Amino acid sequence: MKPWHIEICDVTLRDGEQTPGVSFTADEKKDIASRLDAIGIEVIEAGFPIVSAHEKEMVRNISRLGLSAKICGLSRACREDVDAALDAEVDMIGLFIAPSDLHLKYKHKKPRDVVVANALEQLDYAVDHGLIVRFGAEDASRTDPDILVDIYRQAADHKATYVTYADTTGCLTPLEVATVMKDLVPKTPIPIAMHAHNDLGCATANTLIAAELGAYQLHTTVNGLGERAGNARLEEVLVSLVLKGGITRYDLTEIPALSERVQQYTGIFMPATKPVVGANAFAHESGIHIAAILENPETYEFIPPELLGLERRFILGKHTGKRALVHILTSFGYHITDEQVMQVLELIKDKSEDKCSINQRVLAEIISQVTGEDKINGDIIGEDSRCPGRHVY
Ligand SMILES: CC(=O)SCCNC(=O)CCNC(=O)[C@H](O)C(C)(C)COP(=O)(O)OP(=O)(O)OC[C@H]1O[C@@H](n2cnc3c(N)ncnc32)[C@H](O)[C@@H]1OP(=O)(O)O
Ligand SMILES: O=C(O)CCC(=O)C(=O)O
Repeated sequence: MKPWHIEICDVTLRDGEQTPGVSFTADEKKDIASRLDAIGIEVIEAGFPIVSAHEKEMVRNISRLGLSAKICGLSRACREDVDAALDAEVDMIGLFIAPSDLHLKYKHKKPRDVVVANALEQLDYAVDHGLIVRFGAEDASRTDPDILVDIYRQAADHKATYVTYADTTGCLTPLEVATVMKDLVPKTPIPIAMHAHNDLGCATANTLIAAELGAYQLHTTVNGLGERAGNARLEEVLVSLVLKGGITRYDLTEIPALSERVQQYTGIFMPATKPVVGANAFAHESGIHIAAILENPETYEFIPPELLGLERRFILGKHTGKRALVHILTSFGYHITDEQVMQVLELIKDKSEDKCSINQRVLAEIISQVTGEDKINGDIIGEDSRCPGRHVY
């Protein structure tokens, strides 16, 4: 398969920071940028320099880190915003306008041609000052595609390097994205960036379908941070690019620590069932699953945990089966009779149904009750650091 032709622009430090209540310190921004760079992310949107003097300085600090990634700053179509981005020493800017009728009427409060003409002037200014420009259409998903093509072509004529298709309100489904990308990609002379929001829970899917249909720059955030329901999730997009898009250049083993750091920095913690970085993403309790996984993990795992530098974990509980239990007991050096296994299993199920977590102490007590032995061998069982109160095997 030919690998998809894409790059990632991660916007955690800009749209991700627009998550209500979130603000990164300079050190946190630097840490996140460095970790994104270690993954191999091509473009890091480090912030929106006009927001404050401190924000501009933090973006400049990242520009000066000497990372391999290009550093981008967001900019309205205003001279002062472009100047702030220049002061922040970025490589590129995302210069945006909102060409939908709704935004023209209630936000820009000017006719489309006036807004576009002004934005093209700022584009010329930015290009003349050596910036790579991504010319963005905010609310593109509610803008007539013919109007978008016209604006994108003008931007290309004025030496923009990319144009952005932003589903600002997250109103699209994957089929709608497919329809619009099939229309826009062949008519647009420069690469399209896809910026998807997650209001319908479709941001990752919309980003992937756009990529498959020719969008080049994919916008993501770590843990899906971002305005309202957030943006397309970096971790989900990257795993999909590897497993579906044939792309091998990203180091996915950096993702768990990055996700963890961002959870600490933001106070926004991932649910256990969150794909890729949730505590359950590589955990199994069901007996039928573990019995098959012990033969071949592919039976019940599409994503190999090793891809993320992680290990699969087994949980003991109501859904444990005999083969899983024997596997766990054997790994501790226990060799008990079939009858004893069945007794241990029954007690595990009873306790679990009483909502008791089957931790090391509980398991040792059960085994001791059944076998008369008074302690479990070794110290292999540990508390699940990603799911306090639960024990993994
Ligand atoms: C879809 C997105 O995510 S867009 C990015 C959203 N991010 C942010 O808003 C970042 C945080 N924002 C801020 O710190 C502030 O809003 C600032 C510094 C950007 C601007 O602050 P202020 O000058 O106080 O303006 P305020 O926020 O009240 O209003 C926004 C102004 O930007 C204008 N504007 C919005 N988008 C654009 C654009 N693409 N090009 C030009 N002007 C724009 C609005 O029309 C409005 O203009 P007005 O002041 O003449 O009415
Ligand atoms: O144009 C861009 O690069 C960003 C747009 C954006 O953040 C949005 O529309 O949600």
